[in-house]
Amino acid sequence: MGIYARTLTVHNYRSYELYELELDEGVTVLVGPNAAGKTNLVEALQLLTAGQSFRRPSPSDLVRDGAPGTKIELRLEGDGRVLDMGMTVERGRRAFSRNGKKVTASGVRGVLPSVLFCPDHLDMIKRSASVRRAALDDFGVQLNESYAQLVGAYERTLEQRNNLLKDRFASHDLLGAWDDALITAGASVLVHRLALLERVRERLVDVYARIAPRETVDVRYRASIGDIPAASARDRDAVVSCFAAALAETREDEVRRGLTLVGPHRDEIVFLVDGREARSFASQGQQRSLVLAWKIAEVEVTYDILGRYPILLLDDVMSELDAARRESIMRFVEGEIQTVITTTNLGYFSDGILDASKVVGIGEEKRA
Ligand SMILES: Nc1ncnc2c1ncn2[C@@H]1O[C@H](COP(=O)(O)OP(=O)(O)OP(=O)(O)O)[C@@H](O)[C@H]1O
Repeated sequence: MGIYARTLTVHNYRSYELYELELDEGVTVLVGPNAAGKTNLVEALQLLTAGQSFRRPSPSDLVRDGAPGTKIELRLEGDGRVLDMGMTVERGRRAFSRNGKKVTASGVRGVLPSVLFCPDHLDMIKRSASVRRAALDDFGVQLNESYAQLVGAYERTLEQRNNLLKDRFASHDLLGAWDDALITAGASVLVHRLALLERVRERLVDVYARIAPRETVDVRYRASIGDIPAASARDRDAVVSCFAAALAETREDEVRRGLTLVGPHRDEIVFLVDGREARSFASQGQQRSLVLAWKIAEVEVTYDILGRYPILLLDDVMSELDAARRESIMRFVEGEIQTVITTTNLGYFSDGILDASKVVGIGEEKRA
């Protein structure tokens, strides 16, 4: 089954003084009342698999109130190997380790990739484009370290160029050099994003058809530098020329507004249900189906690219889904995908699922 998460241990982490969680190779259900600490455990699993948390906490947020620091560890097993991923926060600084050796976040990221689905993701469709871009980029970063480097390089270049544009006393002659840097970094991000989105799109269309057979779904990338013909999407030189032309056209506007107005940071990812933009037309149920299908597509694309499944982290999503959708997600995880699901209510699960899962009560000691 490849690598899977075996044991999570947390010390002075969020609501926990010391806790050890043994995970099943298949499905582990964490059940407990509100504020029991279920999401805290999911977050620890995400930190030690994706190298970041969906809550985007500051390091000190992770430290249990009143404690000097925190330490979380995840033992991975499989393929005849044992790997220990760790993270500490001491004096407000976060540090990662792999088999006891200090590494950066990229040293733990993607060793066992993870796909997280939580209630916040249900408004991925409605909220601003930055949420959709981040969803795609966060996924790309886990699959490929160079994706992270490209996005990081683009963001740094963008920040410097914006600083120059904002500075009323700076000579804008310097902009030319930043234009070149922005185009180089931005074109690389675009080519990678478009390739990844195309892979997710293919899976998404297929998965959505299984969830809602009478509807069709699609996703398009709307680049702020103008339309990139599908045939040129993988052609970096073609993207570079589009970007250069768009920057030249917006130059005056950019100088006036003190802001870079075109590039991957301004692009839109548009979801369509039955040919109409989901953001304005999709019902709540359709939006949920879309996000669910997107997450499942991420799981499948991970397998296509890396040849192994990620761990699937489903935080409190059952209560947000109707019975049919709950069933479709459970049918999907019944296979060989290691899954951790949190819930306040075991009633959302069929007896068959519960029999095949490891059920762990969280926060029971507090209730006793
Ligand atoms: N740094 C910290 N120190 C102490 N307690 C913390 C810290 N960070 C979070 N908590 C506590 O953890 C609890 C929340 O835990 P969590 O979000 O995991 O709950 P949950 O079981 O997922 O609940 P729900 O079912 O409501 O989503 C809160 O009571 C919060 O105050």
